[in-house]
Amino acid sequence: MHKTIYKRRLAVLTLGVNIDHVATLRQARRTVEPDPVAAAVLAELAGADGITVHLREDRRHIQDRDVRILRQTVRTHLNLEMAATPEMVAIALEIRPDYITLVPERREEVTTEGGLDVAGQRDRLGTIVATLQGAGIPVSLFIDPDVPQITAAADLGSQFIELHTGRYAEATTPPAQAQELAALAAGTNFALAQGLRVNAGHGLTYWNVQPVAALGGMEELNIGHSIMSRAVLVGLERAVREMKAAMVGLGEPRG
Ligand SMILES: CC(=O)[C@@H](O)[C@H](O)COP(=O)(O)O
Ligand SMILES: NCC(=O)COP(=O)(O)O
Repeated sequence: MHKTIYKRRLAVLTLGVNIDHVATLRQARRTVEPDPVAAAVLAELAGADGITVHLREDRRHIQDRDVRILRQTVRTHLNLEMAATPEMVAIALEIRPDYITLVPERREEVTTEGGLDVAGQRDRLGTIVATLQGAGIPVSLFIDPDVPQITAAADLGSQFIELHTGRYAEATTPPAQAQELAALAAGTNFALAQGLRVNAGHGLTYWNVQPVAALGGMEELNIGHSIMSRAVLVGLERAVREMKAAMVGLGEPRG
């Protein structure tokens, strides 16, 4: 059953757990364990409000098989991150996740390096947004908190944006971090004024998440690498619970 969870505004900031790097460990041996499908079950039992997976063109971690099974087993909501390509649009239309997030992708990147350039490819992305939302699949655009990008996302009619928190996460001094946090706050407020719904993610950790979570106006934080890094040491259920606590400023994050 495809939940239409995104037809209602959520009052509480939710956590989307990105399970990509469970699959990274499995793909290290090209074997069958650990299974991201099992990880999603445990993450949801621990309080995850959604499951996020990035089906990369190079299939370096999440596989098509994972997404197909997750569509049947995820009980919260399934967010499929994907490049804006015909292959991925066809997969999204077939599998029908609860929503999709269009992200930039380069084969040689270690991880996502920046936000999608929506302003520079309005026609191409507009067609994809119309196709997917026309099929009943809400679209989120993964963009930097920049006014031209937010404006372009609103112009294309995307229901959501996901603000890229990488510049904030990579800031190395308190003034730089404060500046990037202010940009996220301004971007959120501007996006809401355009009628967009706002998520955020990338590079968020137990130590930097709370100021972002406290901004207000956002609906969901998508967090993966930091949760999986802790999970390999203390277990996934505890890692998810501790991230939920960290988002509301509870509990002492333990490295
Ligand atoms: C878009 C984003 O920031 C992440 O959700 C993305 O999944 C990063 O790619 P990897 O998971 O391959 O690091
Ligand atoms: N879109 C961000 C995401 O899903 C997880 O990013 P990260 O926490 O793995 O950096």
